[in-house]
Amino acid sequence: MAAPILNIGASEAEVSAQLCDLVISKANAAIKERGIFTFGVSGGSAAKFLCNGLPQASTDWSKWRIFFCDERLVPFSDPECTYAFYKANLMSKVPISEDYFFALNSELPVAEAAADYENKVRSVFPEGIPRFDVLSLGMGPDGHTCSLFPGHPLLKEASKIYAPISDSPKPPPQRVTLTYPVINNAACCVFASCGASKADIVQQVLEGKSDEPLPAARVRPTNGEVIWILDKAAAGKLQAAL
Ligand SMILES: O=C(O)[C@H](O)[C@@H](O)[C@H](O)[C@H](O)COP(=O)(O)O
Repeated sequence: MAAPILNIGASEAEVSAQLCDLVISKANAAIKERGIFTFGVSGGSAAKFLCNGLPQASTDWSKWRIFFCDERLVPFSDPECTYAFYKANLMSKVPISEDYFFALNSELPVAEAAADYENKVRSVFPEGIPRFDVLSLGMGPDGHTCSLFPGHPLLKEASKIYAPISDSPKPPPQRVTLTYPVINNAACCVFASCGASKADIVQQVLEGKSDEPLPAARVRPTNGEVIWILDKAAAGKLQAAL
C-alpha cells in the first residue's frame, strides 16, 4: 500500500484546477486503455471544484460512468441533494447521458435505496468488488469521508458495496454510502481539502497515530493510490509540508 501522495496548491483555485486536471487525465487514460471511465463523486467542496473545472475537459463524455460516493436520501428538489447540484452545475454543461450519471432513488426507504443503487453499480461492474478508476472524496472537520463517520458501525461493513445510514451526525440523517471494501479497491482515491479549519484534522489523518484511525485515514487502496490535494492553509500543520 503506497503512502499518500501530497499535492499542495497555494490557493483553493489551484486545488480545484489540480483536482480537475487529475480526473481528466485519469479519465482519458482509462478510456484509451479500456474504453470506459468509472468515477465516484462526493458532495461538499469537491463538488464545487469538479463542476467548476470539468466542463472545460477535452474528453469523450460518452465513456464516463458517474456514481456517487455517498448521497443523501432527499428529494431532487432538496438543496441538500448532491445529484441535483451536479445535474445543475455539470450535467447541464457537458454531453453526458442521464443514463450514465446514476442517481439514487430517494423515493425508496434507505435500505432499499442502497440495494437499488448497488444494482445500478452492477450494470457497470457485473461481479466482484467494483474497482473505480477514480473516487473523488472530501473530508469533513471530524475526519469523515463519504458518509462514513468516526466510531460508526459502518466503518466495519465488509460485504455491502453501498450501505444505508439513518443516523448521520451530519444532516441530513439518511444517506447511502460506499463502503471500505469498494473504496480500498479503487485505482485512485483523491481528496481535495481547503482552508485553515481543516489543518488540524488533515494533520491527524495524515500524520497522526491512532488505534482507531479516522474514516479518511482508513482510505488506503490495496492496489491503488491515494492523493491529497490541499491548499496551503489546510496543509498548514503538516510536518511534511513545513
Ligand atoms: O455529501 C456529503 O456530505 C459529502 O460527501 C461529505 O462526505 C463531504 O465530502 C465532506 O463533508 C467534506 O465536505 P467539505 O469539503 O465541503 O468540507
